[in-house]
Amino acid sequence: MAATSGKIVQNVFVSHSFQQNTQLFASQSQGRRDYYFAPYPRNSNLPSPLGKLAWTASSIQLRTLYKPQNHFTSSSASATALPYLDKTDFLKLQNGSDIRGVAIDGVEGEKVNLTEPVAEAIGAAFAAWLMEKKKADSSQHLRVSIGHDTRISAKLLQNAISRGLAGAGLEFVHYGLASTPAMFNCTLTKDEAFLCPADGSIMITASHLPFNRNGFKFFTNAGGLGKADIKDILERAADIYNQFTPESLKNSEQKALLTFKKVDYMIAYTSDLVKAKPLEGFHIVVDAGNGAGGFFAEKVLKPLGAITSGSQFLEPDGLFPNHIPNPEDKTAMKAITQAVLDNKADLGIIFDTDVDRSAAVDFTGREFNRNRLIALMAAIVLGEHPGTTIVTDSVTSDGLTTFIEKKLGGRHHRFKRGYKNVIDEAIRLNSIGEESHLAIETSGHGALKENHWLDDGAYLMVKILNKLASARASGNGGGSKVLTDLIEGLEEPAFATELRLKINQFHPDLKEGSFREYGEAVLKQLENSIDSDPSLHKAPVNYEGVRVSGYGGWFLLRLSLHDPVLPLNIEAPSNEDAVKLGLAVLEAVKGFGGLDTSALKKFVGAS
Ligand SMILES: O=P(O)(O)OC[C@H]1O[C@H](O)[C@H](O)[C@@H](O)[C@@H]1O
Repeated sequence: MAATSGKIVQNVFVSHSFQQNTQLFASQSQGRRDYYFAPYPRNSNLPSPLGKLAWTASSIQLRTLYKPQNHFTSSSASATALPYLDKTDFLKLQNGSDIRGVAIDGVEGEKVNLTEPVAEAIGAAFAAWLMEKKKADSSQHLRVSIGHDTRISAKLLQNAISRGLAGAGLEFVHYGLASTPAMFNCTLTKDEAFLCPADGSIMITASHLPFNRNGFKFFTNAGGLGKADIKDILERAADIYNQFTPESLKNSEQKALLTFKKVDYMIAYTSDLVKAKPLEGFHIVVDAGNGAGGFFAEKVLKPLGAITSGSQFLEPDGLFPNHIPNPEDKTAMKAITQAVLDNKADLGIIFDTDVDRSAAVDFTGREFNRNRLIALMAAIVLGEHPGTTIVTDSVTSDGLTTFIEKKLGGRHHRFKRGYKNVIDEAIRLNSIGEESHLAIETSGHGALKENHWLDDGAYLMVKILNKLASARASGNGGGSKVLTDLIEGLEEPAFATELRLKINQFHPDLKEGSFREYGEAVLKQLENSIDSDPSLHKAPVNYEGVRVSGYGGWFLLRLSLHDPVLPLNIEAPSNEDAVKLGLAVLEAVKGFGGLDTSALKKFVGAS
């Protein structure tokens, strides 16, 4: 085998033993990677091969991968004769609306069928097809752009297809490494600086297929070509291929050299991307409660295109003159709800002071906080990760469990209160093989696995906004009704309350003990009394405090994470049922003089 005519540049970063006497080199120079063969033994300056003998060579492949001396030199131009290929051989390259074939030898049983001459014929066939479509003649020099993915056969196929286009009288522009959507986009971009719009474009890719395959996708400003067009192109290519002569190949090679142009279109494409406004037309009001969340309106929503007028309390003010920034606070939720209704906004967003908690309000003024926020996030996350476990805090409702498990097909793991607790639990579950993607509290704290378990109220809202934008993009209406619909079927109790029963740390009953020990004793007593009440049932699985169901509802009495307080959550189908549950608790704890039960007494007496 003759030595490669390509220069072995420095910085060789990988090499594979190729055949007994040859080696495939990958080299990098000024941001470009090139692949080519060199005779073995290798140049002593080069590092040892990293791979073991991996591929076997065929003559076609050697020709195909040879780095030609000249940019457009056709390896086949000098070949004596091309093998005859009929229409069927070409049609075998059709894969729906793409062309796909084997471009590199080396995988057993997969013979190269996407050779340079075949690619050149396809280029010429696309040119003929395009001229017919655009009703153009060769004097109009239609322009075709060519991009490719990272496959090692990309450059040679690119050059071959360019020769085909040039031979047919078309102009072509190389984009180099590009993405498929960018290749469609360039047929729409109006910018001569980027030689746009292209009349047609070609993406050289075989998508996710193995390294040895490659192929072509074609676009015009009407979109990607369909199956019938691809068949047409391949049939034309077969005819063109069989009419190739050494002269015709030489001719297209020379034309290619003359018309060669190159632009970095990805610059134009990416600047278009950042101009995309996924929230354009959505009216979203933010209530930062004078905490740190004001940035969300200015720095997140506006650049994404949303209208944010009517947003309130964005200016930091540590005295919180308007309301406490807290999505669990009734006054705060009322304020954002009112802002949504007054402004006829699509959505309201509220943050706590340091933006690690959040809640939303739909266009009708319905709050997405507490269980509803969890249900909404669970619906979004389970849509992306079917069957995943949702870890929540302990005060979540029974209706939420039913919703997550029966409607969404996930698992609800009701754990302890405390955002750190739920996050750590989700991480633990993943570590023992139970997949969990969301850890979230009724407080509005929430963390996603995809976001490195960062406890981030703003990220939760971004997930919700994504849902809004993608629903509109896929034609499922605008506005926040799509969110409301996501939690349809969530059963909500008619009555829900949280009472916080204080432990008087200076009460003689506590003696020398801590308020925690005292609280534990209260809980123990409650547990014992439940056992003797046939209308009450302890939750079979419970990680915190005493959770009991009865009278169609439930209650949970537990120790606060921080304070000398026993928070009591009650949910029931009616006030009366809630009072019955409250009375059961009151009865059980009445002997504890150090526990301030006035809130509970008021609740059961006043109701
Ligand atoms: O136990 P509690 O007093 O009800 O407080 C519980 C709450 O404390 C803090 O606010 C944490 O940030 C929350 O994650 C937690 O839910």
